[in-house]
Order: sequence, then structure tokens, then C-alpha cells
Amino acid sequence: MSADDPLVSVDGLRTYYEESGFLPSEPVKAVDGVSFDVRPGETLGLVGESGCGKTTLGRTLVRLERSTAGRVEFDGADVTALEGDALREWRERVAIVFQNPHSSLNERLTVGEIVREPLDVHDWGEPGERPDRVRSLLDRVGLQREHYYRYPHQFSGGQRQRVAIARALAAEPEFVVLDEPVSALDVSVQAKILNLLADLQEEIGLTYLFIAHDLSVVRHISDRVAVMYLGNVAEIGPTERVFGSPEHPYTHALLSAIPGDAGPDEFTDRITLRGTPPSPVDPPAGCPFTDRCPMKIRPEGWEDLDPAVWGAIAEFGTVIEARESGVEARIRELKNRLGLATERETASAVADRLFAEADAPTAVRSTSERIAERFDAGDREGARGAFDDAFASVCDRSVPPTTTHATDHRSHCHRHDDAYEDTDRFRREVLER
Ligand SMILES: Nc1ncnc2c1ncn2[C@@H]1O[C@H](COP(=O)(O)OP(=O)(O)OP(=O)(O)O)[C@@H](O)[C@H]1O
Repeated sequence: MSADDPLVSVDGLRTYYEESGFLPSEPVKAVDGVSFDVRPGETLGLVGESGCGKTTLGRTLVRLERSTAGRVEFDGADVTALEGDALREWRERVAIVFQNPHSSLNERLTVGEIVREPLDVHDWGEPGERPDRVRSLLDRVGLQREHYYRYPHQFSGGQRQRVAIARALAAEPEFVVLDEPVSALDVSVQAKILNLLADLQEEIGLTYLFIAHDLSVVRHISDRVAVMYLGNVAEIGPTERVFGSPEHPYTHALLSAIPGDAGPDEFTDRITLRGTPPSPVDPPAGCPFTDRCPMKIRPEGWEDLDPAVWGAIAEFGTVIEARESGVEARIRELKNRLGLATERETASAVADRLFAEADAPTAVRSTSERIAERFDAGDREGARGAFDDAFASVCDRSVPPTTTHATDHRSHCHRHDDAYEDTDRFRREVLER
């Protein structure tokens, strides 16, 4: 392997959770087609809101979750299909540190036994050498050799995380997934653990995937950063480039929420995103961020609408869509079958209220009224189609291609297409929100 070759190469990776329950359901698309590399010796930061799939991605990379599709190459070889001895052997080369050191350690084992366990599992060295290896690991992570016979409950959160790190490094892995390794710790302890991780990386030449929601920690520790949204990577690039000149509207929004100097250089105002991310069971067909994007491209004919009207249209669309498909539709179907009353407000009433509040122009009102009437008359699929014909834009219809902005800096947004790059206007609009 040359120094430029990735250690981990992820291509089109998907991890879906099949749900078993009372209602027939679609899988949770926790990771929905991500591609990126992790290079030897680097720290790749992984950020994004709660539930966007960071943990699932990290767990899939070390085969704690089974991928649904795509490839994960480790040192050039696909590891997604490994089984038996080959899987066991490869597992020596990877490790994971979990967020909560209060739940990740087995309380019934001594610290020495906890750290020794992977040495036994992977048949590391001779059995007689292992206690010494454990003691030197304890020493290396800032604990004492004498702690071998102590139990986890005798330690503070920071010390427990040191035990977890010693255990993760015991069998000499090359690649370590750090899943929010400091977020459960006191702020005063966080810096010490981060420094320990950085020292260990340098000494041993480790490669890290560092998952975190604290963006200033990620900026501090990562060489590159990947921004995740709804199971997808929206943007990836060198840390200073992504923080200094973010390209994806979601990255803009995420970074604008950082107080003070740690925020992006070109924005000073906070961008508040509408609503919450959609369910990963039923993600949008086009851009994953389309429902909440403050820079969403508008369809022809509606370019000059006031943002409040545009917001009302989006809300109306969400109601129609939720009632026509997804969980709400399945529940309604079931209730209908059981003879239970279901709908509350008619679509026409929803449209009337939303568009009156937003003071929408007549063209919007009459178009929506026609759609709502069709919906209320029972042609829900037709109404949804009519809504898409009238108001959907390229962001709703097609998955954005990859745009490379500079060496190593990539993002996925239709705005990067020259035809739509009216960013000045939309950035102003974003700031005015
Ligand atoms: N074992 C599971 N079975 C079914 N769904 C799951 C399972 N684990 C996670 N999910 C779902 O998959 C999606 C991604 O979850 P994941 O924990 O990977 O996100 P995350 O970004 O790490 O969130 P957080 O920051 O809260 O840990 C969520 O919708 C979550 O509810």
C-alpha cells in the first residue's frame, strides 16, 4: 500500500434496519449510499444531527452492523462479506470506542480482565505475556498498573473512558472508530481524553473516524470532516475548508449554530432550519435536504414568491405527502379497515389556513385549492402528483450530483450547477430569516 492509498474506502454503502412490528413497514434507511475514503494516519471527523446515521455508519465500518449494499474496502480488500476466520483475523485490525463509558464496560470484570479480553479473543502473543501487555496499556492511557484488579465502578467517567481506550487498542488495531468518545464526560476531562487520543494516534500511527456532534471539538481534532444528513454525506473536505467556506446549505446551517469565532467565516447570523429531518423510513426522492433547505431551488414560474409563502407551500406538500404515503397512510388504512374514524381537517381547510396566514398570491391559492379538492375527493395519489407538477423543483426530483470544489472538497447540491447558482440572492434570503 502506498502512502496515498486509503486505508478504508467506502463506496455506495447502505445500512438498513428491517423493522418487525404490527404494521407492515419499510426499513429504516440509516445509511443510504455514502462514499468516502479514510487515509492512513488521519482523523476524519463525522458530524450531523442526532439520528442522521453517524453511529450506524461507524458500526458498519467495523462490522458491528451488517451492510445492506455497497463496499467497504480495508487496505484494498472488501470486508463486507468476510466470514469465519477471515472475519476474526480482520477484526484485530479495527476497534471502536463508545460514547458512554458508564455502560460500555462490563461491571463484573476487573479492569485488567476488561483490557485483556481482546488479547485472548485475538490470541495476541503468548498467554503469559498478556498481563504485562495490559499493565503497559494501563500505564500508556494514564492509569496505573496497580489498577489491574480494580472494578469499573471504582473509577470516574474519564478514567473509565481511559479503560475503554486501552481495551480498544489492546490488540493493536490500525483503524479506530471513536463514537462521541468525550460527549458523556465533564468538560474539564474532555480535553485530557482528546489529548490522549491525539498522542496515541501519533505514537502508534492510528487512523481515526471521529464521530461527534460538538463541532468545535471536531474542528480541533480532525484533518478532514464529513457532514452527514439523513443517511447521506452532504459535504466532505479538509476541516479548515469546510469550516471556513462551507458549500452545502446544510453545512452552512449547522455551522451557523456555533457560537462565536468557531463558526464559519462568511456567516455571522444563525440560520434556523424549519422542522426536523424527515423519517429515514421514507426519505425524499431527490436531495435528502430538500424539505428543510433554506436555499432550495424554486420551480419555474414561482421564483419570486415570498419565503413565507414558499414555507406554506412546503408545509402543505408535507401534509399531502404524509397523508398519501408513509406511516400516516398505513395507520389510516388500518383504522379504515377497523371502521375507526380517521381524518381531522380536510386538505382544503389546511390549504385555506396556511395560505391565508402567509398572505399567498391568488395564483398559489387557486392552484393549491384545485389540488386540495382533488385530494379531499379521494384521489390522493393524483393530488400528490399535481402538487409535484405545480411546485416541485429539481431538488425534489433528482439526487444532486457530486461537485468537487477544490482538491478533496466535495459536496452534493443542485445549487452547484451553473444553471441554478443564484447564490447571492439566496444567501441574502437566508440571512434575512
Ligand atoms: N438497531 C436499530 N434498529 C432500528 N433502527 C435503528 C437502529 N439503530 C438506529 N436506528 C435508527 O437509524 C437512524 C440512525 O441512527 P444512528 O444512531 O446511526 O444516528 P446518529 O447520527 O448516530 O444519532 P445520535 O447522534 O443520536 O447517536 C435513526 O433513525 C435511528 O432511530
